[in-house]
Amino acid sequence: MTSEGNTLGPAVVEAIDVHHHYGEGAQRVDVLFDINMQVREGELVIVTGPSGSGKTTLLTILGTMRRPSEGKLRLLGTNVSDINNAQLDRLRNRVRFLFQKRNLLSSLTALQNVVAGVSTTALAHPAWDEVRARHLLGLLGLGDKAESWPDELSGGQQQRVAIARVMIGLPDLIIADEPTSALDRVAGRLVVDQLQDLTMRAKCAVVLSTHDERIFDVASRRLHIEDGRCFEVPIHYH
Ligand SMILES: Nc1ncnc2c1ncn2[C@@H]1O[C@H](COP(=O)(O)OP(=O)(O)OP(=O)(O)O)[C@@H](O)[C@H]1O
Repeated sequence: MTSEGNTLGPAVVEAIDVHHHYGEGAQRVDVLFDINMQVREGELVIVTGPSGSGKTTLLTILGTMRRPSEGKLRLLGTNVSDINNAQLDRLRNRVRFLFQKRNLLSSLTALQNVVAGVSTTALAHPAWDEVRARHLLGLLGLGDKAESWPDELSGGQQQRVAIARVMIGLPDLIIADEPTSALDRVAGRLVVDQLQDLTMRAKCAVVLSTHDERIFDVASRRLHIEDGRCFEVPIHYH
């Protein structure tokens, strides 16, 4: 895949000749064929496609939650199939996930949820982590919700807490699977604007699946999956 401009950094994640199927024998379902793609530092790539086309499957492979049936995944320059589990855990620590909902632990306050996102390889500085978590909640308009429990927050507020939790981990790659689908237009917009801001300021890469055309404008590129094949399509700004 081509990438626009010369200002983008190195590839954060690359899929090379990836093929994926579920099940075996008569139960086998082939979902992805010959996927070759890369996402670079500073890019926000949107993945679209009909329901059941394989978006979540691709995202879980890119995030190393699932091994592809065939082909290679390179994350931060490392071929994932060449490393042991301890090395893979360290690499996974550079990736954060954002799902449609249920991103928060219900037994932790908003603040505690954000602190839980601190990288596990970072040195422990609990007081400093809390200061950073409060700062991020403030940036996201939730400064007065730090002590709230998740079920006291709206869906949009919960998703913003989840973004703060992603941000505090300073990830290199964010995998967001339909992060706005449970939100109204305004709340959804806030979430994708924050993700776009993160790619530009923190130079991370974001891969985001969505059915929502209204948020396509935040993308650097759009990949579409149809019949198991992935191709790049131009973005039409509204
Ligand atoms: N664990 C699994 N075992 C067997 N089949 C699966 C499994 N997970 C997904 N599938 C099948 O793989 C195909 C792709 O599923 P996937 O969830 O990746 O699609 P999607 O594009 O994310 O769909 P949606 O937009 O509805 O979320 C579907 O046919 C689905 O039924």
